[in-house]
Amino acid sequence: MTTMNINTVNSLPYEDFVSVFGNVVENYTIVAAAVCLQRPFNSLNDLEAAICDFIDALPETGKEGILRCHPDLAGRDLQRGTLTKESNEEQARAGLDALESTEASRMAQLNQQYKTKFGFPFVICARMNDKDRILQQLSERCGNEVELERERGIEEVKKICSLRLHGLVNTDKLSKM
Ligand SMILES: NC(=O)N[C@H]1NC(=O)NC1=O
Repeated sequence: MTTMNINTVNSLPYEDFVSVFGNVVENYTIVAAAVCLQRPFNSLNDLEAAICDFIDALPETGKEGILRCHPDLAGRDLQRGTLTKESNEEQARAGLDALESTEASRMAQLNQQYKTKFGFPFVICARMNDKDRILQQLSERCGNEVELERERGIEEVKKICSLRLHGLVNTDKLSKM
């Protein structure tokens, strides 16, 4: 999809806004549906801030719910080809679709350990990390307390969201579209 400028974002019918931005937070369309009536936004930063404010205002159960909408990294959905387009690109870019068998089993084992301990999946912005760093972070973060991991996971959700938003909206002031 080509990128659009903020004026186009502001003039989309709400159904189109929800369909364009419905996956900036993985599998969590509600966030786009919730912020669309806050338009017009002055800039992409304002749209991003509205999304972050919505997430921050959620109770702990809602934040954990957002984390549970994320697929495991190098998990079942990747193997079955059922990831969202965005997640598929992010995981492939970090090299998670081409793990050695020892890396794949270590990832699966640590993902399971993390989920058993916290009740939600390990979330990290794959585009800002490579597979080695992801494995290292996963192993390290398994040792944290649940409150910290809830926060860390949500910080990563916001990074993923920011990169996805920048893929959709052109921040060049001269852009006509
Ligand atoms: N589990 C997890 O972190 N998944 C996410 N990370 C990312 O960059 N894309 C995702 O789908």
